[in-house]
Amino acid sequence: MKWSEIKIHTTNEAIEPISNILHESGASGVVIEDPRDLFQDHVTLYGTIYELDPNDYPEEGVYVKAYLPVNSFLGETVDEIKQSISNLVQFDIDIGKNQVTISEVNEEEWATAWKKYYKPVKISEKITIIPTWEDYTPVSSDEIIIELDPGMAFGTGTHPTTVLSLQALEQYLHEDDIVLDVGSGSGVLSIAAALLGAKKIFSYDLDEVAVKSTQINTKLNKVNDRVDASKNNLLEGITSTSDLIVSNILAEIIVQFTDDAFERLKPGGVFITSGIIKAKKDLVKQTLVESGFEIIEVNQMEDWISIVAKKPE
Ligand SMILES: C[S@@+](CC[C@H](N)C(=O)[O-])C[C@H]1O[C@@H](n2cnc3c(N)ncnc32)[C@H](O)[C@@H]1O
Repeated sequence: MKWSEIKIHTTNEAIEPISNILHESGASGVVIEDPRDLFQDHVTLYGTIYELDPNDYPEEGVYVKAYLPVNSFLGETVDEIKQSISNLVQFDIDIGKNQVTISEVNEEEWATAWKKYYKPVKISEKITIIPTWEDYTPVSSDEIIIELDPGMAFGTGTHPTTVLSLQALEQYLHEDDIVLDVGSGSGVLSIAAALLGAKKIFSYDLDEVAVKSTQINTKLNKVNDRVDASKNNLLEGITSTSDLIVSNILAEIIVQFTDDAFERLKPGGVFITSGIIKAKKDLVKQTLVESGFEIIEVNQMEDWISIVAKKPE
């Protein structure tokens, strides 16, 4: 099969919404080329250093690349992607140069193009994420290993917004907690919650591809008996109460359901929010406080913020 590579020259702030647009358009394997990566050591868990080619990176901003199958709808799909990206300015998202380039690649190039960036990664004290196609031997007996095939849904697990969510889950989740994962994507946070000891996790996503991907990945990690994945718009119509809610979605979306999250938490329950670009930190903090939450922690990785809030006892 022939594949078309779509490359968007944009800003760091726009990576996540553009990745979402690409996934929603049926793209496989989104790749981010951020020139800051050139200044880090790239070592696999097997100790091999792999080289990145500076020619693949822009001098400023980032490239977001994805792969679309070449079929008769390609032209329309690309037009829709361009339109959705331009619409992001309405949400105050800086889309930078917004140069879009299309080129054709063959299947082999496509497979290696995105998989070469995705290696086993140690995310936190306990959690390591490994792609399904890599063999991995745990380093310690209490290491939690999440196996992921992100397929077409968001979430290789290594995006700063996901890493911040995983680190907060590790810190705040208690054995036997009931958890709601709002915007589950590949299911990475639901799997982590199950492996950290949650009794039951209800995962919601608006995108059917993401719901399917959560189901596949929870099965792959043998936690599907505790993760119930379904299609839902945020917490609309959900009536059950929980000990912890985790949501890695954009700030603009989080602020739409802080009241519902407060309602759906038991007293003392924790709301882990992520996917918040630095400039929107105060907006989310303020909205959480207005809904009745206490802010207990704010963490940052690159330009991304995660806010942990608590419903008073
Ligand atoms: C940034 S991804 C996070 C995926 C995964 N939880 C992670 O941390 O890697 C956000 C997810 O939220 C979903 N989403 C966006 N708007 C939503 C809504 N209104 N209701 C439910 N899910 C939504 C998207 O489809 C996407 O899968």
